[in-house]
Amino acid sequence: MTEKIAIIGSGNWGSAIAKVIGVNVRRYPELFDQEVRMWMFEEDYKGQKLSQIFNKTHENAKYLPGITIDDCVVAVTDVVESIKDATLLVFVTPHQFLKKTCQQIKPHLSPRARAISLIKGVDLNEDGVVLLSDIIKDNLGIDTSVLMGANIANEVAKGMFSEATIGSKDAKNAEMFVKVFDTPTFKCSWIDDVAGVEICGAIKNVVALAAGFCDGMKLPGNTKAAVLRIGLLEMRAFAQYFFSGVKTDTFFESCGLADLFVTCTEGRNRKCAEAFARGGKSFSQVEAELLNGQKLQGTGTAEEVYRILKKKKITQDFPLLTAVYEISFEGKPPRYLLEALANQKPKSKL
Ligand SMILES: NC(=O)C1=CN([C@@H]2O[C@H](COP(=O)(O)OP(=O)(O)OC[C@H]3O[C@@H](n4cnc5c(N)ncnc54)[C@H](O)[C@@H]3O)[C@@H](O)[C@H]2O)C=CC1
Ligand SMILES: O=C(CO)COP(=O)(O)O
Repeated sequence: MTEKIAIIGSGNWGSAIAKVIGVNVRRYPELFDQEVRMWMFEEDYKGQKLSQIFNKTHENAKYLPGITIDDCVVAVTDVVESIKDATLLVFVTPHQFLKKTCQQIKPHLSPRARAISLIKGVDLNEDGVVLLSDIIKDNLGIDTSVLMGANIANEVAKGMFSEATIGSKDAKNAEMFVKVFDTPTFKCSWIDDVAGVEICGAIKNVVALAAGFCDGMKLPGNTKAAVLRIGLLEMRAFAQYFFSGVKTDTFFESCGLADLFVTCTEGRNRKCAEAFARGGKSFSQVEAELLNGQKLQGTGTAEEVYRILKKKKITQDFPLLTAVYEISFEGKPPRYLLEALANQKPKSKL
């Protein structure tokens, strides 16, 4: 029996990963159903429906222009229709739309369904931090893996060599997802540290805001390098404070150091934070002006991270993550980042 893949989300990364999936669906016809449905949140684009343009041209004209995706991928605007008979669900919506999507599809799942989350973010409950993969797992009652890595969508879509880390507790599902994603130019490895992989993907977006502040202030390379190093330590400290069993080695996979580096040099969070630090505009203004409908994930994560650090009374152990929140939302000037880092206590080594 073949596996049927559904892609839930079709933004910049959703469309790029659809390109990768299209390659492997054609490569393994004995393994995969030859139609992949991709849920597309319908929008008008230059007077036409985005989904109609996609199904005619096989290009996401708004979120990934210039890239042709295999015609096995079909845009479907009804989320329930998009997962019909699907056994492998690839979640790639921005974080803010995840819970509603889970509620909508829950009654319609195939009994064979398993999921993987490509979404970079975290959630909170009364006790602490909640993984987005756990939101999917608990709401839908299905095994859920994660895929994170140094994956600027446009570069992956162009077939530029990239790596990714799959985090999964289930070896069989992990091996299946490697088949779904691994290509000669998109190398996927898997480890069982799901929380470590996912927290890397979420928190590096907050560090990238700090890197963007450095660029906005025209600070030199040494300072930005210090921000990356301290940021990596805080990513690890955060993951290990909230989740048991998170391994230090995970931070040297693509999901860790590599994603931190690329997001701090090329990502949207960095770019918007640079514009914010130049002054005069809020993050929502900058996002609307620079991203053409794409969504920043780091600012929401910064707020969530700060709320939980404050609740647990441990902000002093996370000076960088705390300063990013205070600069972004409490009116502290970007230069406060340097003050916060200069006052930090020496930390344990990686
Ligand atoms: N773009 C990238 O290079 C990468 C992104 N990611 C992660 O992938 C996740 C998805 O991001 P992207 O694909 O880049 O999205 P995006 O930011 O490019 O696009 C936003 C998406 O949200 C949809 N949308 C807008 N309003 C909506 C609503 N009310 N309900 C549902 N959907 C709505 C839009 O149609 C669009 O598909 C994020 O968590 C991001 O951090 C991960 C790796 C790389
Ligand atoms: O996650 C990413 C690269 O791996 C993309 O980061 P941005 O959302 O900052 O563009």
